[in-house]
Amino acid sequence: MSAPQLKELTREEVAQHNKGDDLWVIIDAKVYNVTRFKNLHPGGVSVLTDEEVAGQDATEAFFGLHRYEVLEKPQYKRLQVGTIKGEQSVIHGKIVGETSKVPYAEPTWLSEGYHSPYYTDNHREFQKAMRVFVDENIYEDAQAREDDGKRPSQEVFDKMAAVNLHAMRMGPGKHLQGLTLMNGIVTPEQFDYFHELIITQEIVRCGARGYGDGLLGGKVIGLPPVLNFGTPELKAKILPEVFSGKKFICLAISEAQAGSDVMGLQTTAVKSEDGKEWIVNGTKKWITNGSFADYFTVGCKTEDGLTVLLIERGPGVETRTIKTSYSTAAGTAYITFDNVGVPVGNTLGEVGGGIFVILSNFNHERWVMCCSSARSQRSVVEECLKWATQRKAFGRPLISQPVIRSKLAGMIARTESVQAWLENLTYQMTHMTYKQQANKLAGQIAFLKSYSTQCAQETAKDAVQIFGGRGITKSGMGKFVEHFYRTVTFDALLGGAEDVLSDLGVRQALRAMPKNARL
Ligand code: HEM
Repeated sequence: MSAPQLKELTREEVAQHNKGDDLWVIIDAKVYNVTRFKNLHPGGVSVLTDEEVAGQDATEAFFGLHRYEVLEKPQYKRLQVGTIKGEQSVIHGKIVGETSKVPYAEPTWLSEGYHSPYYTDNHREFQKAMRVFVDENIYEDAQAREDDGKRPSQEVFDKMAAVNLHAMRMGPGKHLQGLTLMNGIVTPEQFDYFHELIITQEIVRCGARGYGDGLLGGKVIGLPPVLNFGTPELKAKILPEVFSGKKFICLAISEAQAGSDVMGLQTTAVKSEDGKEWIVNGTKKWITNGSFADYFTVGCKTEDGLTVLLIERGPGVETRTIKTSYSTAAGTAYITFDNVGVPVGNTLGEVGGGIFVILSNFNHERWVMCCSSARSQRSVVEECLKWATQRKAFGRPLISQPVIRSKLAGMIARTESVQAWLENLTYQMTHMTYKQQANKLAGQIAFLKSYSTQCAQETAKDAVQIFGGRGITKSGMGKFVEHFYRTVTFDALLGGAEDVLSDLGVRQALRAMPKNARL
């Protein structure tokens, strides 16, 4: 059926349609016929038949109560019957690839009139392409899967594979050699940690924390041990499968009995009599992507200490989804290994050297989480700035209240400080080997991770206060704030709890204290 022809109407003409059985409203120079819809309206009939709304311009009332996306839903879009003669709509929804003009909604380097020493023209071109990619291919799936709890669609994984995003999310390195990255915008040699930061921060803009982890967060932490410690044969088999988005891998360390305390792990691996296999028994808990993973990078107790093995899904491996406070789109799992035979060739690193394999992963993982936390805080700043300027209370916009401005000031300062520190650290990373990073940056990254999640939690609390009841309501105006508040603790826990990380930072600093430093 073709779309009905929109009429050009005057405000006087619209004003004639002001009765329950003939009811029109104007929203942003568009005219909607809500006569039949009024009985289905979730906000009730009376608000639509109110004399200040019926036949009138209800733009301000509408945007005080609804997100723009309501008007974009097909069932509501078709209520539009006309436009106001000589007037233009000025309010718009999400535009693919657009950078926001709301102050602080973008980092300085993406804001008009500002400068940055860190980003090259290539980073800028890459960011543009990445934003379009996410807006076109990921955003909608993220919203839908975050709601229905299913893992991200295979179609999204395939599209990411087509531009080699799965490989790029592992950071710069040899694994990128020979690949065409983002349709050739960046060469494998050019690709650095700022490109990776851009990838993480663009994906985070979807505002779907569980889905974000479902989008192969497990691979970001589960694959590095294979990349760095796997045999050439193992890599030749696994990497193409994972980079093509056809197979999934996760990191399985924590257990019900042992979380951060990795030396307390109870999953065992014992050599078979012929010495060709490990026989693995035990359980793992809170394993991101575990529900749908094909491969598991597993910390096991062996005779000589801790050993990391790559286990393929097969007989004896069972996974069960755990419901957490974010979406099951993340595929968080409880896993049982029951007499699982694992070829000895799947040993990652030295037998008994597992702690080194696990620890070598942490810096990158925590840095990725800082990228993510910084960007999600920024999205909350944007939501709060928009809400505080459009919402009226006591006859004035919320923003006219000093207490609201004070909360916003804190949020903005925290967001900017996290991003600035992150960019400095990222710059250091681009100039250091992985080993130098472990030596020089483990403490700094630990501090930043701890600092950024403390900032995020503070911002979540303030944002809910600004949004009021809507900040704890899963749909409507405050839905992203509610989501942020509900899921912010994931960042604070995963990859190391705040106090543990802060302490690690201080201990690292003490190691570098000169012996002759005296007051
Ligand atoms: C084309 C016109 C309209 C459509 C399609 C529409 C649609 C909706 C929808 C889908 C909701 C559920 C909440 C959400 O998803 O945001 C809602 C809630 C509501 N609507 Fe409308 N609406 C329209 C116009 C209006 C107007 C002009 C008013 C006037 C004041 C109004 C007042 C309300 C109220 C009070 C709520 C409840 C808000 C809440 O629970 O916080 N609506 N509307």
